[in-house]
Amino acid sequence: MKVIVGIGGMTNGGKTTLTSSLLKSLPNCCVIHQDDFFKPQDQIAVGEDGFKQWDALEALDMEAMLSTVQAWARSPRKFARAHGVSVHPDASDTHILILEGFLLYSYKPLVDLYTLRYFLTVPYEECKQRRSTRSYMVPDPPGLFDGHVWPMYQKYRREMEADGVEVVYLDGMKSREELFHQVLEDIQNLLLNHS
Ligand SMILES: Nc1ncnc2c1ncn2[C@@H]1O[C@H](COP(=O)(O)OP(=O)(O)OP(=O)(O)O)[C@@H](O)[C@H]1O
Ligand SMILES: NC(=O)c1ccc[n+]([C@@H]2O[C@H](CO)[C@@H](O)[C@H]2O)c1
Ligand SMILES: [Mg+2]
Repeated sequence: MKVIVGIGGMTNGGKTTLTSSLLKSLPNCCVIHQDDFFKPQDQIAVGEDGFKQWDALEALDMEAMLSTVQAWARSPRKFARAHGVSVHPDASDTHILILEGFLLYSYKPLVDLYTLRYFLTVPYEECKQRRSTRSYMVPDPPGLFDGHVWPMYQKYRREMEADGVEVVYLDGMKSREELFHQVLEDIQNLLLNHS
């Protein structure tokens, strides 16, 4: 069976951390990181807020991300091989794809493709604190978090909820281990129920 798991949610919720633990423990598991689909800096518009609009869906080449997902779906075995993932002989009918990123559920052509949709959140103060310790390819200019990142997070989350997208919320304040075991168990149960 083919399973697509979304590890979505707010910036610095812990998506990449959780994803890398899952990848190590699941058989035939590939990953696609949404952050790999950011457009080049000169194609990012400056908004009315005065900031480059990095946290808008338009900052991402979502068509390219969708094509990558479709390539996996057409031939997960070939995709795994091309990405250096060895196919486990005992689980060769099981193929898992993790999509990881901050706007996974806001692009309509992808939203129905997920088998499981997770959404990591942490409180505003924690998010701002974690973000202040990070260095992105393009460093955050002063005021970006309150002026752009947080308002855009709220906007997309409101839209997702208004659209009735069903997600499983994960409390990003839990320990890395607890989050990992919770999601791993869900996926393992899903695989068992289909075997
Ligand atoms: N469960 C956790 N508890 C405490 N800190 C965590 C937890 N998970 C991740 N972190 C820390 O929080 C920060 C953000 O984690 P991570 O890079 O996984 O988040 P992200 O959601 O992928 O963020 P980004 O928006 O940059 O993609 C890192 O410093 C990481 O070590
Ligand atoms: N990866 C990048 O090119 C990049 C550039 C500028 C900002 N970001 C930030 O990444 C986060 C998602 O992981 C978003 O909140 C962007 O602000 C990424
Ligand atoms: Mg990340």
